[in-house]
Amino acid sequence: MLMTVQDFETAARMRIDPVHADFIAGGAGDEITVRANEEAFRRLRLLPRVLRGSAERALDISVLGSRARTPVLLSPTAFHKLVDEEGEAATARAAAAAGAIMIVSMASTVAVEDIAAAAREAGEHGDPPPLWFQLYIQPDLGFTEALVRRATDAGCAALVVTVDSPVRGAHERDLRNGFLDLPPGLRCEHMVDPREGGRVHPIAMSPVISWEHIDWLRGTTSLPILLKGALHPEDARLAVRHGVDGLLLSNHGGRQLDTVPATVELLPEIAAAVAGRIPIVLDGGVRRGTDVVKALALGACAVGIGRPVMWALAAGGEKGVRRLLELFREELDHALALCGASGVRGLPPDLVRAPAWGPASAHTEREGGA
Ligand SMILES: Cc1cc2nc3c(=O)[nH]c(=O)nc-3n(C[C@H](O)[C@H](O)[C@H](O)COP(=O)(O)O)c2cc1C
Ligand SMILES: O=C(O)C(=O)c1ccccc1
Repeated sequence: MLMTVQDFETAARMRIDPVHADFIAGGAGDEITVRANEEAFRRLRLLPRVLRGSAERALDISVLGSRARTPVLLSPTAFHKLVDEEGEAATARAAAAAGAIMIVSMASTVAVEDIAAAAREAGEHGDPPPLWFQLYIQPDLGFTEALVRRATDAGCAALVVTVDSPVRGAHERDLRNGFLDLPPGLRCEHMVDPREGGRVHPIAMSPVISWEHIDWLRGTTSLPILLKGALHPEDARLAVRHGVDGLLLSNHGGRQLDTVPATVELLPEIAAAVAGRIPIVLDGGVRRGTDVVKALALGACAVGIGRPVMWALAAGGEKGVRRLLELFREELDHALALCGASGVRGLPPDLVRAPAWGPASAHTEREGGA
């Protein structure tokens, strides 16, 4: 029975190439940050309220003009066809059916136009939430601009610009496994260059990208722009100053710079820095309904999930991702009820207790498996 996110991972591992399982689960360096993300959620404690008398809980959200029936969105993940024949089209149908926002990866193996068509076809309750598009700004600005236009024309409602990748993270599992590129027959559909008769470019992760590029992008699109991967509170303030509309507080699931803090640990500081001026979405280590409650109470308006989507897609295709999103919905609703909350909006920070730092807490907070 697929009852927890952990069950999906176990089921996925039985079905896919171990090299691909390593690509999904792995991270940079010693994977300290990969583990830290989940451990930080485990260390936080919920302090529920009682006798609040609420029959139902509202799980819907509205963020940067996009409405969704759940605050759990699908963070951008590359290469869905590695684990499922239909790839991102299957994921998009499941997301649309659940009323969840899906962030299409620039490195997807299905083109954004086809992903959008799949989402429209599956939106059961009227219009499904719109897709967002994740972008690595390419030094070739002409190509980047054409891609932004393409995503916009396909109906994407926001751009998520990943800024934590001036160079690619060193994924040691992939290096050892010799997993360096997509297998033959699969390609990044968005890197096909119409100007060059369909040549497929590699995705450039470039250290030359700067705030000037964000200013340039701000000037070329009227779509909301979210910055994905800014971690320093000073960069959060700079983002606001540069006209960025939202933050996706993310350490790339521990796949870029290893040993950066867990995102949920940074959340209070980032929330203080932006002071409500722009919304914050958080991803990294979200595995339980209680994790969602913690992130929302500490100042996020939504959370993203990365690896769980890949595991669910590998374990059961479109149905698997549907079941995963249902599971998050059930767990979130249950946790909110037990917290005495009537919905996902306006959860107060005093719902969360952080353990005190220092040697005493290191002693008492040691947990099994951590
Ligand atoms: C297999 C895989 C592929 C990813 N591909 C991308 C990508 O193309 N672009 C991007 O900005 N982030 C990418 N990410 C990072 C995710 O968007 C997200 O930040 C991270 O997975 C969240 O952590 P979680 O996996 O613990 O939920 C990828 C992550 C994984 C696991
Ligand atoms: O693996 C990743 O985390 C990632 O972001 C990515 C980006 C481009 C291609 C493949 C993976």
